[in-house]
Amino acid sequence: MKTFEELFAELKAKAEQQDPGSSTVAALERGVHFIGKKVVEEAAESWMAAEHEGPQRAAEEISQLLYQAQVLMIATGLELEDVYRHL
Ligand SMILES: N=c1c2ncn([C@@H]3O[C@H](COP(=O)(O)OP(=O)(O)OP(=O)(O)O)[C@@H](O)[C@H]3O)c2ncn1[C@@H]1O[C@H](COP(=O)(O)O)[C@@H](O)[C@H]1O
Repeated sequence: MKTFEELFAELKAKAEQQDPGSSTVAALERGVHFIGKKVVEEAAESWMAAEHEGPQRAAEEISQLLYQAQVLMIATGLELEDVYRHL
């Protein structure tokens, strides 16, 4: 199990090191348009799971949504603080 902050630090490190086996690095290479579509896809899947598939499936889809949101943040050059200050 990892926290939101731990995942962000892990993804940033993989991006900085250009980890060749990382799906995050591959997504970053494809760019903001590709990642943005993933955010929308996972948001829709989270909604559908919450409405029709139950809490456990919703938790799985929401974890993917949080992951894709973090990849979009890294692609945009944002830090956690840049987002947190709007919460
Ligand atoms: N949490 C995630 C995570 N969630 C989703 N994904 C990626 O996003 C893809 C999901 O895209 P798809 O829409 O194709 O998903 P799907 O297979 O259709 O699944 P569903 O959405 O239908 O359930 C997966 O294939 C993964 O590549 C993730 N990739 C990585 N992580 C975390 O990020 C860390 C670093 O990963 P790497 O960069 O791959 O080393 C990992 O240790 C994980 O903790």
